[in-house]
Amino acid sequence: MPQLPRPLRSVLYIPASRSRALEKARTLQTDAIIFDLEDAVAPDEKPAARTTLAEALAAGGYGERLKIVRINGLETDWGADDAQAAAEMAADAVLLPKVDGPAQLDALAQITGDTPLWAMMETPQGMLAAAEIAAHPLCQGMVMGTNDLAKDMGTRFRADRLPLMTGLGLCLLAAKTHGVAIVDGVFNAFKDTDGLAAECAQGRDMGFDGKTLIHPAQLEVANAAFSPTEEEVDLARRQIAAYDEAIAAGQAVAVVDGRIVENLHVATARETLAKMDAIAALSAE
Ligand SMILES: CC(C)(COP(=O)(O)OP(=O)(O)OC[C@H]1O[C@@H](n2cnc3c(N)ncnc32)[C@H](O)[C@@H]1OP(=O)(O)O)[C@@H](O)C(=O)NCCC(=O)NCCSC(=O)C[C@H](O)C(=O)O
Ligand SMILES: [Mg+2]
Repeated sequence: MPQLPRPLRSVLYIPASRSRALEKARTLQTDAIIFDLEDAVAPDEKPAARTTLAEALAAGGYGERLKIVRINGLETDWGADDAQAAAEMAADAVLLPKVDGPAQLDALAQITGDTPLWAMMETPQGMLAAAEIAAHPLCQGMVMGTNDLAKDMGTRFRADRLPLMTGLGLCLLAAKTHGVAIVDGVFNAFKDTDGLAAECAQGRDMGFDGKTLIHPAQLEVANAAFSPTEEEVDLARRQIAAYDEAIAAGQAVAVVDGRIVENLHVATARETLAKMDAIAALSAE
C-alpha cells in the first residue's frame, strides 16, 4: 500500500531548555516539532538543554509527530557536540541553521551519518544555493528562517512580505524540484491571530507544506490553513469522478463547474484526497 504523505501543516519550535514546554508538546495538535538547541536557548543553558532534550526524547510520548532537532551551527562552541548528541537521540532528523551551501550538510553528515538532514534557509547565500542544498542526498526538508533572512537583507517588516518574496520563491522552486519538504517561516506576533491567518494563507497559496510556529496558540490557525478545505475535497472527488467517466467514454478531458479537467488536474485532486486521509490518520491517534 502506498505511504500517505506526511502532514507538516504545523511545525512547532520548542526551546529544549523548557521542560514544561517539552512535556506539554506531547499533548499538542502539532504535525511536527523542532526541538531547538539554537536561538531559543541562552548560551549558558545550552549544554544542560542538550541533556534535557535527550531525556525527553528517550522518554517518548510524541507519537507520530515528526521530531526534528535544531542544533547550533558547526562553527559554534556547541555545534559538534549537539550534532553528536542529536544523532543518538530518538529524532527523525537534524536541522542545521544558516545553511549557505551543501558543503555544510556534508560536514554535518560526517558526524550524524545517515540521519536525515533538514536545512534552515535564512541567509542570502543560502537563497542563491537553494537548489544545491535541496539536491543534497540526505536533505529531506527546508525551513525558512525569515527573521535571519530579513536581518541579513536589511529589509523592513511588511505584512505582504514583498522584500522576502525572491528568497521564498527560490527555496520553493528548489524544494519542489528535488522533492523535499518545505515549511514557511515563523510569525513573531504570536497573539495576533488575524495576522497569522493572513500569512498562513499566503504561504499555502505559494505552495509551502506548512508553517513553523513559536507558540501553541498558533497551532489551530496553521492546521486549518494548510488542510484541504471541504470545498477542495468535494471538488477533487467530483473532478476524479467526471474524469473517469470521460475516459470511459473515450474522451481525454472532462468539464466540472465550467472548467476543464485533464490528467494533471486529476493528479492534484488525488493529492488533495491523500493529504486529507493522512491528516485524518494523524488526528485519529
Ligand atoms: C514566546 C514564548 C517565550 C512565550 O512563552 P510563555 O510566556 O511561557 O507563554 P505562555 O505563558 O502563553 O504559555 C502557555 C503554555 O504554553 C506552553 N508553551 C509556550 N510556548 C511553547 C512552545 N513553543 N511549545 C510548547 N509549549 C509551549 C507554556 O509552557 C505554557 O504551558 P502551561 O504551563 O501548561 O500553561 C514561548 O512560546 C517560546 O519560547 N516560544 C518558542 C520561541 C522559539 O522557539 N524561538 C526560536 C525559534 S524561531 C526562529 O529562530 C526562527 C528562525 O531561525 C528565523 O531566523 O526566523
Ligand atoms: Mg534563524
